[in-house]
Formats: sequence, structure tokens, C-alpha cells
Amino acid sequence: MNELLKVENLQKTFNMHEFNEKQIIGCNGISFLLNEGEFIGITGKSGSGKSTVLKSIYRTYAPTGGSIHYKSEQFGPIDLVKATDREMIAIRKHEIGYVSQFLNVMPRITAIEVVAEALMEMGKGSEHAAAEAKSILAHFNLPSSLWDSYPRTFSGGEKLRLNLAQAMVKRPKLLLLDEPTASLDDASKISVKEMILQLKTEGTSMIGIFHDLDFMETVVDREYSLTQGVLKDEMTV
Ligand SMILES: Nc1ncnc2c1ncn2[C@@H]1O[C@H](COP(=O)(O)OP(=O)(O)OP(=O)(O)O)[C@@H](O)[C@H]1O
Repeated sequence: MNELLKVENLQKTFNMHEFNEKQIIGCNGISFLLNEGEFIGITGKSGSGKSTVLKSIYRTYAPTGGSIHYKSEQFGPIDLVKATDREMIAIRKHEIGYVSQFLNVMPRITAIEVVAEALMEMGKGSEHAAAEAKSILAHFNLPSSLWDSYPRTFSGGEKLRLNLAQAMVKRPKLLLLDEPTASLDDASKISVKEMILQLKTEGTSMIGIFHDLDFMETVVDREYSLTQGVLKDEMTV
């Protein structure tokens, strides 16, 4: 199997300047391998560092130690801990997607524009992009009455489905999923599962955090358990 991502001894410590330089450990000593086309689920109790690991890979958080070796299409082998901001912007635009429940879009851009713009960033023409955007929003059961609305006012589940559509429509090389089924009803969970399985067959590698462990076990290839920010266990599921 071809290795896509190698996380070695990853550490993120937060320095709380407003609290007398108190330090909080987000994650520590995390090491794992992700192969091309593979899906790893990360589990662990609340506060154990699951989101911190994903945000460190996406570089929302700047890691304070360790390395994240990634095989980039644009830059070749690269350590995401040391990548420049310019490299990270290009990698996020074309290679690595990140989905959470929290909306991360510009104000005054409609739902359909959010998805169509993601496609245009990947080189699609505007007409094709608009048609494909409608099709993926329909797949995720986002009511067509919302397609021309601003996502700021969407419910939690609607925002999440838009985030999923925006990230998945790009067919990223690596997709980071932070609670992609939180606040979704059963029909929407099925849509998410179908899209995950489709991306897997197309070769997308994924790392996901799930509260719904039953759902997780239907989509992941391997599972890592984190406890208090330390990688404890690895098993094949
Ligand atoms: N921006 C931040 N500033 C300070 N501390 C943070 C920050 N982000 C996370 N932490 C701390 O790092 C630790 C790990 O948080 P993280 O969100 O990664 O946990 P988690 O396993 O994803 O939790 P949950 O399952 O509850 O979402 C926690 O103690 C948290 O308070």
C-alpha cells in the first residue's frame, strides 16, 4: 500500500497568555500512518485531543512538535508542520478537505455559490459547476428552497450538510471529517455514508471523528483510540 500521511510524535500545546502562560496539552506523542484510499477513525473520550489532531493536520492549529509527512500532488513529499502558509493555502484549495459542524464560508454567498465556487477552484466552468452543485446539494437533502439563501441562518444540520457538499464535491486526496454525522437525521446519515463510500472507491483517504461509533464502524478500515492526547491503541476493525 502507498503511504499518504505519516504522523510522528505530533504535539500541540496551547500557551494561555491571559492565564499566566498556563499550558494546556491538546495532543501529545501521536503517531500513525494513513495509506492511500484508507479511512481511519479516531476515537477517545471528550477532550482527549481528537479535533486537535485533525486541526493540526489541516494547520488550523500550528503543531508545537513532531512531524506530519504528506505526499502532496503539488509539492511532492512535504512536512505539514513546516509547510509555509502559501503552501498550506494551495494544499487546502486542491488536496485536503476539512468538514466540521461549524460554518466556514464568506458572508453573502449563497449555498449554491459556496459549492459551485469550490468546483471552479478545481477548474470547472461556471455552468458545469452550478449543475454539479445542485446535484450534490440534492444528494445531501438540502431543501432546494435554501439553495439561494445565505448559510449564516441555516440550522446546525443544514450547515453541516453544506460543509460536506463543499468539501466532498472537490474529490480531495485527503478528507478530514470532524463529527460529519452530528445533528443529522437517519436519511442524511445514509447520504453521508454513500458519499464516503463513493469517495473511497475513487481513492480519497479519510480520517474521521465520530460520536456515533456504530456509524463509524460501517465506514472505517482501522481505528485509533486516543486517551488524554496519547495514542493508545490501534486495531483492525
Ligand atoms: N484553541 C484552544 N485553546 C486552548 N485549549 C484548547 C484549544 N483547542 C483545544 N484545546 C484543549 O485541548 C484539549 C483537546 O481538545 P480537543 O477539542 O482536541 O478534544 P476532543 O477529543 O476533540 O474533544 P470532544 O470529543 O469533546 O470534541 C482539551 O483539553 C481542550 O480544552
